[in-house]
Amino acid sequence: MTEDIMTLSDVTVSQGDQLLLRHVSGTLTSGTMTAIVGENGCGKSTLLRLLTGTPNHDASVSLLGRSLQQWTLKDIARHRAVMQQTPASPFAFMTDEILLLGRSLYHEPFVHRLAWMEQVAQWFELQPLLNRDIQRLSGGERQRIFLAKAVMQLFSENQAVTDSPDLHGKLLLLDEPTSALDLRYQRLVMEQLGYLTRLGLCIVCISHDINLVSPYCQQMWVLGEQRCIAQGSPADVLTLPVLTRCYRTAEIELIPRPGKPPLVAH
Ligand SMILES: Nc1ncnc2c1ncn2[C@@H]1O[C@H](COP(=O)(O)OP(=O)(O)OP(=O)(O)O)[C@@H](O)[C@H]1O
Repeated sequence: MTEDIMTLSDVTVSQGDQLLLRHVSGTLTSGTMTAIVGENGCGKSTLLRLLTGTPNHDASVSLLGRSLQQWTLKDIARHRAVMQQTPASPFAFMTDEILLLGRSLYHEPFVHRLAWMEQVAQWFELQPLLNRDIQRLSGGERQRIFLAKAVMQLFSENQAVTDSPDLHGKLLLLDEPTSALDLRYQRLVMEQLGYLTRLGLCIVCISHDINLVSPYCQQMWVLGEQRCIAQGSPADVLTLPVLTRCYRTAEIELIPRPGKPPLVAH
């Protein structure tokens, strides 16, 4: 069963007198991953921030059929989780404490939280990172912990702990979640995110690594010129006219891959 999780209707974003994004529309549905790509400074993080509902509840964005203006932040947080670009902790928290912060919204027994932590740690192979000082982890290790913290937030209160929880009606917003990861963990994270979409989760993932994300996403939104210049399946969007316009270079080549969207080379 596919349901609309978030809808954008002609979204325009300005900062002071600078226009950052104009006329972006689209729908994000359950059980899908949407990749947002585009050159530096084209407005990807700006768009993601708008989807979080935190800067100013925007009337042109609706969550589960209701304008964000009609939601409280606490209720929004029960349906969507966010991982910002280069997350960091200003305090010397232990990794377990960071992960359990993902459950701080909910009233539930502590053992229940621990059980979710074990489940999420297993999905993202975090066991060797548990009970460690977050400030003493490498950049990639830290990135995996903060991704897992965001996932921890998505399970409903008192939902039974299982390796296949129902994630319909939930939204995960990710700003470059694999930027610090090595080849093995890039693949592991994308595989697990793909698994979570099959459980019903709706994911939005900003990435500069088109070749990594394109096999896992059902939709791709290409930003450029302060607007969305293409939206569709990776196969539809990854064309030379779209990519040369987006990245303002003709030095791009598309290499066919059997059973996958084409490889983008430059
Ligand atoms: N607080 C702000 N005030 C004014 N301009 C801003 C502000 N935040 C971002 N911008 C500008 O908005 C534009 C879009 O920024 P944004 O961070 O959304 O880009 P991005 O596509 O995520 O870039 P990158 O790929 O480099 O992360 C940039 O030109 C940036 O300089």
